[in-house]
Amino acid sequence: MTATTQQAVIIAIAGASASGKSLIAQSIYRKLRKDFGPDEIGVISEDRYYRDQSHLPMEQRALTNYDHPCAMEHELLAEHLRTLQQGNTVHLPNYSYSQHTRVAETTEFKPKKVIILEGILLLNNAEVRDIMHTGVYMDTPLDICFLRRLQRDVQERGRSMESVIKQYQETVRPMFLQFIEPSKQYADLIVPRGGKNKIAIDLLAARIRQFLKT
Ligand SMILES: Nc1ncnc2c1ncn2[C@@H]1O[C@H](COP(=O)(O)OP(=O)(O)O)[C@@H](O)[C@H]1O
Ligand SMILES: O=c1ccn([C@@H]2O[C@H](COP(=O)(O)O)[C@@H](O)[C@H]2O)c(=O)[nH]1
Repeated sequence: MTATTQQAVIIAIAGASASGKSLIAQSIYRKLRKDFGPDEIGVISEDRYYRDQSHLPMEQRALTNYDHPCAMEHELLAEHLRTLQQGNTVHLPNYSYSQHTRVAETTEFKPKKVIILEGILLLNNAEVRDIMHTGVYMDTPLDICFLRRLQRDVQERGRSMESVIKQYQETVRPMFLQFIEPSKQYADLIVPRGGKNKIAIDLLAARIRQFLKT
C-alpha cells in the first residue's frame, strides 16, 4: 500500500477488562482472514501501549494504576495509526504483564485495509476517537468480567488470586466507573453479553467485509 491508496478503516472495540474485547476481535479476524489474508486485515491491542517502566524497580511497577488513562502512551498509538493510514509500516511495542513493562523486541506491522483495535480506554481518548471509523463498546456485566478476569489473570498473566482481588477493588473497578463506562457514549455499536455474541460477530464481520471488498 502506498501513501496514495485508500486510508485504513479503523474499528475500535472498547469496554471493561475481560469483557470479551480480545475474543470478539480475534473471532472477527479469524473469520475474515480466510478470505482476505493478513495483508488486508489485522488486530492491534491497546495493551501494547502501556508505558515502558523498565527504569522502575519491580515493587514500584506493581503499584502503578493500570486502569488510569495516564498508564497508556495513547500519543504513540495515535502516531502509529496515522503512520499506518499514510501507508507506512510501524513497529508495535510488546508488553509483558508479568514484568509490568515493555520488552525490547518490537513487532513489525504493515499497513492494512482494515485494522481492529481493542482496549479498555480507546473510546476515552479523543485523539484516538478522531482516527477511528467505528467505535464498539462491549457491555458485559461487571461481575461476569471480574470472574473471567480472575480466572484469566491467574492462568495466563502470572498473578495470584489475592493480587487480582486487591487490584480490582483499588483501581480496576473505580477506574471503570470513572473512565470506561462513561466512554460508552462515544460508541456506534454496543454489544451485550461478551465475546461470544454470535450476531454481533456476524454483523461486524459483514460490515468489515464491505470495506475489504472496495
Ligand atoms: N461470552 C463469553 N463466554 C465465556 N467466556 C468468555 C466470553 N467472553 C469472553 N470470555 C473469556 O473471558 C476471558 C476474558 O476475555 P477477553 O476477550 O480476554 O477479554 P478482554 O480482552 O476484554 O480483556 C477470556 O478467557 C475469554 O475466553
Ligand atoms: O502491567 C499490567 C498492565 C495491565 N494490567 C491490567 O490489564 C487490563 C487491561 O487488559 P485487558 O486485556 O483489557 O483485561 C487493565 O484492567 C489492567 O488492570 C495489569 O494488571 N498489569
